[in-house]
Amino acid sequence: MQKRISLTQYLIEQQRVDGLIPGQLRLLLEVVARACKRISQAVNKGALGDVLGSADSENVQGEVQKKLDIIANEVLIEANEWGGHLAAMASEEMEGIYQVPNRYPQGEYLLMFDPLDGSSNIDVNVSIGTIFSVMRKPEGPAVSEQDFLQAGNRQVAAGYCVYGPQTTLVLTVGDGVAMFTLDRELGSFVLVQDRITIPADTKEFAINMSNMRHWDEPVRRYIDECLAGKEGPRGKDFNMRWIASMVADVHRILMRGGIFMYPWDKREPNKPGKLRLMYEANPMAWLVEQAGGAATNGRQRILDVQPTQLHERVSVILGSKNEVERVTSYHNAG
Ligand SMILES: O=P(O)(O)OC[C@H]1O[C@](O)(COP(=O)(O)O)[C@@H](O)[C@@H]1O
Ligand SMILES: [Mg+2]
Ligand SMILES: [Mg+2]
Repeated sequence: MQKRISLTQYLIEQQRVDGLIPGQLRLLLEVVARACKRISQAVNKGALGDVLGSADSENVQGEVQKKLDIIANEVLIEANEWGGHLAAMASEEMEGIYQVPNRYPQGEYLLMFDPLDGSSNIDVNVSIGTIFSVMRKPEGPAVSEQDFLQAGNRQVAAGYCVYGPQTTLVLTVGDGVAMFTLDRELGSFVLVQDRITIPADTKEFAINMSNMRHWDEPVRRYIDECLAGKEGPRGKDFNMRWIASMVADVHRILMRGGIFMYPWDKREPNKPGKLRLMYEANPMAWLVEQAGGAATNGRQRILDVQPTQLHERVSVILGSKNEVERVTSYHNAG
């Protein structure tokens, strides 16, 4: 019989055999995975669990919260606050940081998450997910919001869990990307693929085409060239996909390549983009780079962007390396 490796075993190997992660980080990641299992259960219940629909509230970004946004946020906080691994957490759904209460032991890590990515897909039974990122708290006595404002290249772990036909957790601790599928009978995540690699070339792009008239010139040029197909400058036909859950679009790219773009556009010119740097772009950028792909904001590597605020937005171009480099060169040419 084929030997199956659970997430726990994989993390123990990373800690013990390869010395890649400290014990505290391993335990933290196990807690995050456990929280994802619970969110997966809630997602699965759907209408039977009273988890669908809106919650009659708005988050700090002015977006209407879904019930599941709030449930997922609470599950992640409750699971993580007492474990002793964390100093504080920050979430897309909370205005400020959440400090681990004094009654619990204080740890040295900071956890950031988008508890439920793809909220618009919850009620229509399309893949959604949880995205997370871990950094070390800088030296100093009390934890503050400032501690979170570190560039993505300081991440020590990043991943996501996609709740689709299967519940799948994808993780990096800086040694490649590993993928685990939830075995509901065993109740554990089982390793299904290690060292995921994204092909450097692709014939598939993902962008919300309804925003075309608002795009900047370099993005328009790139997509025009893709749309021109075999007869155009690229000399090949392209396919398009847009799930509207970043987590599901990025998962597809990790599995078979492609380019994902949510660029700056003219609808809200003062915002650098729609997606959030700390909860969406940074963890996905690191996963993609660890799988041999690239991730930029059109001009620079996303992981080198120095955040100035917790809920900072960023323009995102990520996926197959040669395509991302092409779009980035179009930006830098202008
Ligand atoms: O509806 P649009 O403008 O195409 O935006 C889709 C994008 O918005 C997001 O849903 C934002 O995430 P949230 O659901 O966490 O707010 C991304 O996952 C997705 O890529
Ligand atoms: Mg999101
Ligand atoms: Mg969200």
